[in-house]
Amino acid sequence: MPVTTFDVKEKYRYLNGFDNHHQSEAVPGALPIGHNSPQKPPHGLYAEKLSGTAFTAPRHENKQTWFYRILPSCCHPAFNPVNLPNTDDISTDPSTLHFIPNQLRWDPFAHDDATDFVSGLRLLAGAGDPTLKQGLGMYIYSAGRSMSPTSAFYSADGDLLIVPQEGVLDIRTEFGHLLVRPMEIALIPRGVKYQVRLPTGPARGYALELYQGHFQLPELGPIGSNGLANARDFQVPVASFDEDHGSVADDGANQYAITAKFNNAFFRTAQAHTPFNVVAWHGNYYPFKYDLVRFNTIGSISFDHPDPSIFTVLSAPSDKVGTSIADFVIFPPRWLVGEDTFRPPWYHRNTMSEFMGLIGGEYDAKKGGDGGFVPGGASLHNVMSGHGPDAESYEGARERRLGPEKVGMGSCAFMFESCLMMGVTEWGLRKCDRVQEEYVEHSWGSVRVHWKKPEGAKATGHLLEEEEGKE
Ligand SMILES: O=C(O)Cc1cc(O)ccc1O
Ligand SMILES: [Fe+2]
Repeated sequence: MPVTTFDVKEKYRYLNGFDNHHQSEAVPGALPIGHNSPQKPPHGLYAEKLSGTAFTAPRHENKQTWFYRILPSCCHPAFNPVNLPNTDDISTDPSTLHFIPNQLRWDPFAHDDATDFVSGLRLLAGAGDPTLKQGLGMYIYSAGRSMSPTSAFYSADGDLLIVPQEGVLDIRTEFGHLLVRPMEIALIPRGVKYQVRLPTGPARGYALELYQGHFQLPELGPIGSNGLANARDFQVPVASFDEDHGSVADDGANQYAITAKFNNAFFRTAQAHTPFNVVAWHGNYYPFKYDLVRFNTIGSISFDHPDPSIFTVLSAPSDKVGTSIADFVIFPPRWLVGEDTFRPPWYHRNTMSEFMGLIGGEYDAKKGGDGGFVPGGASLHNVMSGHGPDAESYEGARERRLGPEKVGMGSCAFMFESCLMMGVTEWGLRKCDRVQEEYVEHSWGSVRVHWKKPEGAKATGHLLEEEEGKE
């Protein structure tokens, strides 16, 4: 079994800063000074490079890390295809997806005690192709048990943004440990091996796999040099390692099962040594977590409801300036003070697609009674699909006496917004059995006509028809 060399008190220490060059060594002197790949790295370690961008990517985009580890990652037998339970429907191949303009909403997704984090990931919707490094996949996860301590997972398909909604995730990565609670998010970059344990029991949440590029902090423009998610609040693990350089089970099998996701299919190998054998690392390609409570929310202090881009935590750009493959946007508790303003989101149709989830509480545009938009559930308003407050929220906000008001207390909704048209998986549309058939009727079926025709006014379209009729 693995021999753990970290001190438990030290387990969840972090380095702070987004997109910094960080370095960490679990044993003094393990990081070579000046060199990346000396002839004999310190303490008999192997140097191994992990790149997150092309070697020749511009300097400001270039991402890579140097590991100093007990054995390099290539020491394993061949991978073989493996069928994980529940993962039959994980492809973003357009021929397997439903592209439909209907507004969709899901009841909270079921807990699944039989699955761990990896087999509990279910693809709901997506667009693009991991082989072309284009697009994204949107998931919910529900896990009832920890991954085995002798297992690890990585995805060659993309970076995974994890949004826990229930239950704590203890994510052990090659870089060290991240303890991630609801109201925190985590990001595991493409290729990084990890293992998820559930220290407080079952866990449920949302995830976005980005096949293309990496998340960055949004530009702040006229906001200035601070605000929204501040770079210093992103937390990065410190190095920690196990010592097991080659153990085989009684039956002679290699102990450590490594599962890879590669073009949305799963492969597995078994190796004798632990993959968590990194004694030191340095670089700017690493996993991190962020506490959403630290988000500095900015909004209108005069009138009108601003675009939700003002709430962007992280943004994954496309090649077109200002247009994201994925924005991660949150709606945390905040003050609303707008005068003569309809304060909830306006009715709209968006060229972007909007997937929303609820971490806790209630969303101010969807108050319409029980069983609507509830924690652990989700909604999808695809490209150009009309949506907005439900009738009850509209009437309430229209009549409300306006004064300073704190909304969203104890609540946090979020949105994955994408410039791509989302296809919904067969699991998401039917097999999950969570789609609310009554969503549209329930939300907007009773939206009232408030139109009061001013005296003497006539509907001009009708007038034209009348004129035509006379001829
Ligand atoms: O549709 C939604 O609820 C998300 C949303 C929120 C908002 O404040 C403005 C636009 C928008 O799409
Ligand atoms: Fe919207």
